[in-house]
Amino acid sequence: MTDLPTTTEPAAIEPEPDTTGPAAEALLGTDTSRFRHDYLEVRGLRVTFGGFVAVRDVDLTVTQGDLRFLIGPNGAGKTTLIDAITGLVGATGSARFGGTELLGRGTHRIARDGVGRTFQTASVFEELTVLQNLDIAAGARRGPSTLLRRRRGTPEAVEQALELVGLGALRDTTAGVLAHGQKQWLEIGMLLVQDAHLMLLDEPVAGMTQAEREATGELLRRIGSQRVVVVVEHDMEFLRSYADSVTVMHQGRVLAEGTVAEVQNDPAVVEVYLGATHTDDEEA
Ligand SMILES: Nc1ncnc2c1ncn2[C@@H]1O[C@H](COP(=O)(O)OP(=O)(O)OP(=O)(O)O)[C@@H](O)[C@H]1O
Repeated sequence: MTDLPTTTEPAAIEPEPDTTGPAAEALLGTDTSRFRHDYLEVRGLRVTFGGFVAVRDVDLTVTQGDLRFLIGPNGAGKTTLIDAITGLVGATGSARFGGTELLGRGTHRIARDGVGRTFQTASVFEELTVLQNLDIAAGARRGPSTLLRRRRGTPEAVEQALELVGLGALRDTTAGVLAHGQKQWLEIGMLLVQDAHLMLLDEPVAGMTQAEREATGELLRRIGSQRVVVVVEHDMEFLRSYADSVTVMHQGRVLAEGTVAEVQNDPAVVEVYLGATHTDDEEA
């Protein structure tokens, strides 16, 4: 989707996210104490499909400021775990965020509880502009005709998100013509304006150029300092550059957890990756 022709504004790679400007400060804040108690606490989580146990007895604690990467071979249960936390699949056990038990609440209530996720394939509204996508995510209660009309004012949080994810110059561009990386940034922007304080991102840099990966890494680092962020990723170079901590899953279980260096040197992790002939930068 990177090179679709357009007669409107081209979806140039620049500009990129601005993670240090005033928008970042306004949207994310500098006061780490405000949300410092945010954490995700998963205990004994289990997901079964028929007789098959896809996720078993998973315990996971992720706090704000600890950019957590979730890795593991194909089929390890990473996406299913995110699906369970966000209510897309049923699960037993517990997943608590902000003191609220998420399991059994349903996707919409979970979203209202401040939990947002992205998918491996960006799920933006392709026929709407960048700004309209953000407006919808912000929950602007306008009818379709008002929504599609050019408006004078833009909510402050939407402006800030536009600047933070680097899409300000592309605000009136149809999302369908954005480059792949820009769509992922738009999705992240949508989570920001939804005020998601737990963000679960499924392979956010898959298919991105090196420059887009670096921009995304800086964006996640900035967001991760203020929100609870879990990144499912196969790209080991990206992980080494940006992960604060890593959880390794294998066959539905947590196999190892720790710093990048700790998990890289864990014999069980090495064996699983070598045994699965899963090379460093392979993507699913
Ligand atoms: N809806 C479903 N019905 C049956 N089995 C499923 C379903 N969804 C996932 N699975 C199975 O559950 C296991 C875990 O899948 P999941 O997609 O969570 O793995 P993953 O670690 O995210 O893998 P990948 O890195 O390839 O995305 C796999 O064996 C998969 O085939």
